[in-house]
Amino acid sequence: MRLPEKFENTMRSLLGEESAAFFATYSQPRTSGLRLNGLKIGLEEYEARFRPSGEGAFGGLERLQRIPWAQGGVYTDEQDRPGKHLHYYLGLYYVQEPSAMLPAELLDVRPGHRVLDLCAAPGGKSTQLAAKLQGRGLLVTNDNAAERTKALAKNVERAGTTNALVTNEEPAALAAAFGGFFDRVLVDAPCSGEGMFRKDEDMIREWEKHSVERCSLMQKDILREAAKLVAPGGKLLYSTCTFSPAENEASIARFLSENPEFKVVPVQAPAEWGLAPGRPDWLAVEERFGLDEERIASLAGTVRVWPHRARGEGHYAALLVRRSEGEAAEPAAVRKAGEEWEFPLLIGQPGAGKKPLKSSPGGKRTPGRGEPPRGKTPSKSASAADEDPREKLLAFARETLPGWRPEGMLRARGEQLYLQPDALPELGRLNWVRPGLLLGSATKHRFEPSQALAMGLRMEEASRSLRLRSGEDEALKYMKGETLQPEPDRIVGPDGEPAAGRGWTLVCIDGFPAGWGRWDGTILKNELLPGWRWI
Ligand SMILES: C[S@@+](CC[C@H](N)C(=O)[O-])C[C@H]1O[C@@H](n2cnc3c(N)ncnc32)[C@H](O)[C@@H]1O
Repeated sequence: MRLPEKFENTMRSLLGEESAAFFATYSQPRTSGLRLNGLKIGLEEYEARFRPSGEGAFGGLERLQRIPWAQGGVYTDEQDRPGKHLHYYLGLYYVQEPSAMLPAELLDVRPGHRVLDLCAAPGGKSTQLAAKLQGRGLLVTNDNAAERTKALAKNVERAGTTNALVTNEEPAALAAAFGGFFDRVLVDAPCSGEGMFRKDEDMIREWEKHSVERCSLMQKDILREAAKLVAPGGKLLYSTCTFSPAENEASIARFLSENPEFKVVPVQAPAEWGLAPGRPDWLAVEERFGLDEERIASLAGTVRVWPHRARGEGHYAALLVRRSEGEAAEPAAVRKAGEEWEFPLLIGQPGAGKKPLKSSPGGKRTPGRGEPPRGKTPSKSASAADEDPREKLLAFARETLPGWRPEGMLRARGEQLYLQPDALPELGRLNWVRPGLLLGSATKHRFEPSQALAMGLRMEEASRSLRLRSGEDEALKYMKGETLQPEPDRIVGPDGEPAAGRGWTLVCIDGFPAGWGRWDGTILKNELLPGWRWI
């Protein structure tokens, strides 16, 4: 591999004697890995279920090597092709470079947190954060590149995330809308990508285009806005996949000088992980931004992943906390989750003039939180019910998803219905890619469930499911978009016994939802959208 001369010279002067070991890694294979999706399955369960039959996506336990810093993370080999396996399409894991799993682990996300992933596409770290949340709290996942948010939304949906909103915004717009709302903010910044040369040689050409100086200016702008989004007492994790001190320690030094209410939280990691401390001693005088010695020294509490010291590509991570004293704990106008499951319906985008759909006369008690949605309001006229997208969803849910227990607010955008996590502030206009979990479309005559809804369900929640195994031809046929003709007794209910009725049926493979089909008693029409098929 031919490295840029300027890069080589810089690294040689920074690393001194260590540079020989560093450069030697460029003639060694790159590291690769995957991370089991904790929203669906853990590593132990995956191994126990799929290793004996040889149906798993990667080598068996005898050569299984865990990525020490990542829950559910394992190293993969060249011969493993996990991105081609059906389990990848089912969202059971995400294929991710091992070092890239570190930032989300360090951010200390717990269920119920409000989390923002500011530079998120294609969504590797967002799916990891979603797994940490376990469906509780809120994940706002954003990227300013519109094209890249398509993959982001799809990856978040494939992972079965039910509490995420996807935006396509500049950080300043989010800061204006949310203010200091988030308990956790991840800034996985655009960078010169020096740490990825071994993974992707295109990065070398990119490096010449996106200079270190240009990236460092972008990081400055992003971090300035990110600071405003962190709630008092909240944490911010900044990461890059580059080695240059100008994009790492210097970016954080500037951030600390502009935001005295933040400080570095030293990363505590076992020695065997092979992480190395940040290098404040590599900063030029002008890169210290006038910080006192103590603040400069605190940069040693940030971490570097060096490929000659740890088993991963190059990375940098800095964990920061915002002081909590003397500031409001809550942003203004936060809508609290109610005691009751009200299934309120809002029309339009969040913040775009919320207009609750007229409630029906008759004052029927709404089902309690956790209860399934109920029947139509008797006094509602047929035409009003026809127009009410919520009624169409409820009719679908009663028939198809009797075990479904959604939480949140319902939001209509055109024909599309979204489920939005409760805890949202009143927002200004934002460019939403997904203002919540896309449940489906309420068309003129009925409700059509989305792929995202299917991916976030559990098999037992559906009144009808077709349960296939990944080794079966039928499973591949389904994933390729073909019509199936299963034996009628293979269409089963939540208890696994043959199910009555026809219509929307959840197709599951190895116990995990793959998508929808429509069962007419003989044929299962395949409703898997082309973009979700196995190729
Ligand atoms: C390193 S990548 C993110 C990778 C992602 N976190 C993951 O784990 O899959 C950096 C991302 O930042 C985005 N980006 C660049 N400038 C941005 C900005 N001003 N605001 C938000 N995102 C930005 C890029 O489009 C790119 O997708």
